[in-house]
Amino acid sequence: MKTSIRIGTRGSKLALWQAHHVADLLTAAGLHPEIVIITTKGDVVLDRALDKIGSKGVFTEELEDGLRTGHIDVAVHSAKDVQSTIPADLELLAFMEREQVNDVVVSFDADLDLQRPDLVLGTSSTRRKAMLRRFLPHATTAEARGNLQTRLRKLEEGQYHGLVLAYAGVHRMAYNGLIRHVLPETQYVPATGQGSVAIECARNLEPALKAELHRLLDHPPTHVCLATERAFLRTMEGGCSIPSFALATLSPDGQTVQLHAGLISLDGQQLLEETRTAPVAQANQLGAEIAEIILARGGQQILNEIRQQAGNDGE
Ligand SMILES: NCc1[nH]cc(CCC(=O)O)c1CC(=O)O
Repeated sequence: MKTSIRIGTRGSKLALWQAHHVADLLTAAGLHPEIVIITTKGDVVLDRALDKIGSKGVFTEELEDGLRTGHIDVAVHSAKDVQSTIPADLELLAFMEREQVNDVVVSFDADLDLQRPDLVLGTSSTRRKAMLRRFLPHATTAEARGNLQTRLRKLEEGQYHGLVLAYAGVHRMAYNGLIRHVLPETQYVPATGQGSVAIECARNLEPALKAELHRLLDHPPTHVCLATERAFLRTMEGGCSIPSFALATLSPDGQTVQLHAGLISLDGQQLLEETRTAPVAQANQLGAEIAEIILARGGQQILNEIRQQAGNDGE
């Protein structure tokens, strides 16, 4: 088995943290990782909201090309950024142990009051915008694209009172000191995959190396949860541009998986959600089943409206 592993990653500070985290684990196991930075469309197009770029794979496409050509052996992604269907010649080799899943509000104002009537929060996620419209209707949201450093600079410049971000990214960047509110995950249900790191490779990567990387990097309980959430997203047929949410959790004995998932309309008026439990062996069916229920209950209508609006924007 070859031991020199080329790890492909985006160049943002968060992405590099994740790649170094992987590299450290591989080094500790006696392998020889090398980090290769690859720029993606999502890193270059910063002037438009993500939902208008054509969100499928904006952070992954160039990395996937690198896997195909053998330029890199594995690609490291935030699991949340990985499209629900992977091209047939590639596979997701591992989902790393998930950390706290919540969205949080960060601010330079230690006493930031979410109830202040003039509250402005920065976010570019359709899910977060819709949830804020529903749960904090007095708040205004402002676009906050760019990497975490760019967003924090805009926050520092006073463009918003606070930013809504994933705890995981804030924590990995060591900005915990700016967290003023942890939004409850039962209400602000996170996006599919939030808080986990996904490892992708070409299907034809050397089998012994694949097995070793899986053994070193995969966290089976996280893998089950992510598979459940991703099955939901696949049936919803959306990338990160649709305001869907999904959070799976395992029972303490690891035998059953619970999925809380749904869809919210962009104006926050309609919230469709469902929570069900199934044996771990039926994780994929559980994800698909909840998605079917949500679509039948009016979710399809909401998605059609969203796609129509995107069309009106000339996309
Ligand atoms: N959409 C960008 C993105 N992709 C992954 C994370 C954070 C890390 C994670 O959720 O694993 C973020 C930033 C954010 O949502 O605040």
